[in-house]
Amino acid sequence: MRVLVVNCGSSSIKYQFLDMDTEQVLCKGLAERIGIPGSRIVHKKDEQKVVVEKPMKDHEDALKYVLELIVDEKVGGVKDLSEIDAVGHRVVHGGEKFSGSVLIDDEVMRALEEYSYLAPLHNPPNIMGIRAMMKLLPGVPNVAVFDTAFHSKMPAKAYLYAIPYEYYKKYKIRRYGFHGTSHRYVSKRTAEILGLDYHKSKIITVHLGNGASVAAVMNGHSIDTSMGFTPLEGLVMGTRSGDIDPSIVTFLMEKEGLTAEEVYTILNKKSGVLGLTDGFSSDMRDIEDKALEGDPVCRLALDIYEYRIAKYIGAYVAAMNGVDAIAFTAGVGENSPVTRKEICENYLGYLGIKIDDEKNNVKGEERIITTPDSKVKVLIVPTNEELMIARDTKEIIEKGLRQLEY
Ligand SMILES: Nc1ncnc2c1ncn2[C@@H]1O[C@H](COP(=O)(O)OP(=O)(O)O)[C@@H](O)[C@H]1O
Ligand SMILES: CC(=O)OP(=O)(O)O
Ligand SMILES: [Mg+2]
Repeated sequence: MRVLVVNCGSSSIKYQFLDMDTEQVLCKGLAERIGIPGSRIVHKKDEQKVVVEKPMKDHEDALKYVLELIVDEKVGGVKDLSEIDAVGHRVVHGGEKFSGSVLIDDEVMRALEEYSYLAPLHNPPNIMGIRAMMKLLPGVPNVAVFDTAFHSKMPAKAYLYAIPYEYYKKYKIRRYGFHGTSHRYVSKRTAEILGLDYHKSKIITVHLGNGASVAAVMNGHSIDTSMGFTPLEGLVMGTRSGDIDPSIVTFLMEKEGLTAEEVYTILNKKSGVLGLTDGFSSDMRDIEDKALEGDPVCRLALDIYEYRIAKYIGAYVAAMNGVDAIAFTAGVGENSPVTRKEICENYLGYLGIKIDDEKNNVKGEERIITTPDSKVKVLIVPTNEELMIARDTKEIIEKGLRQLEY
């Protein structure tokens, strides 16, 4: 079975085309600057790379060109579009309704539209991608894989905010959690690597990308996670503040004469390490390089970033009353030995964690980075959300399911 995985953002589309009999990536790419000048697709097959530069007015336009590349003789994966068996879509918000991946039909589309009010930045482009594929590949089944689904079994004590209950009833204001596909993949993989029974394990997964979140995965389910009602809560991120006192919002609105939307933009786009370094950079590579050169502002930003992560790990050890393993993943988690080492050594020694410096000194490789006598194992597990989406899509189609339960 061949599955196309599509991840639509507001102005970009990441895609991978996989042969799911072998789980081999046939080709993949990124369409950028959709709907604005300078639209382009960077497409890769093995070592070959092609860049297509032409105007793409919307997601449908961009996906039309993506499909042309997929059937391209040289850099494609198949000869004909009829050889694409299914499409798997990343959908950020599945609300309270979807606790697993689903086959998309009219009813699912209506629910996704409905949840757009909960994720106005993410769900509308996801929906555009689905509609475009339905039009461009008629008759080919589409599957939605939700960021929120893996967290849907969190207990109420973890997901309810202590605000008037009527707002939960009226608007479904609660913690949902995101990056679920990554936390699910990484926690499962961690159990496999360590030979743990996934359904009897306590694993903390630390996803540190542009967006960042930590999850407490107990007995195969996420029981708590740091992102909440939106992907703004929790850790300090590239441009997002993570946890703050909510009264800062009203204070800024009053003092600076800002609208609610303006404050929201500040907290999402101008905060995090970008804000802490006075606009220097949102990229952790820049922050880390400068911090290691001795720049005090970047050093402090990195300290704050790591401190918040360590506090969440500590909280989740308490939430699960113990921990077997901690797994780092995504851009920073996979590639930054310094961040991993500083978090573990400066804050987590009490857990009996001992990092092996030589094993830790690696980028993007799946491995255990603690010494054999470390009480809690720490690992690097490169995430693979696309593979997870393709696996769910295959399972739903092959078994004729409407919804997959994790
Ligand atoms: N070698 C590295 N050291 C530190 N940070 C890195 C390194 N490589 C990538 N990163 C960081 O990873 C982040 C992007 O992570 P990624 O998982 O690709 O994000 P997303 O999928 O959310 O776009 C950036 O902050 C980038 O600086
Ligand atoms: C949901 C979310 O935060 O995603 P990202 O990390 O890709 O921004
Ligand atoms: Mg990511």
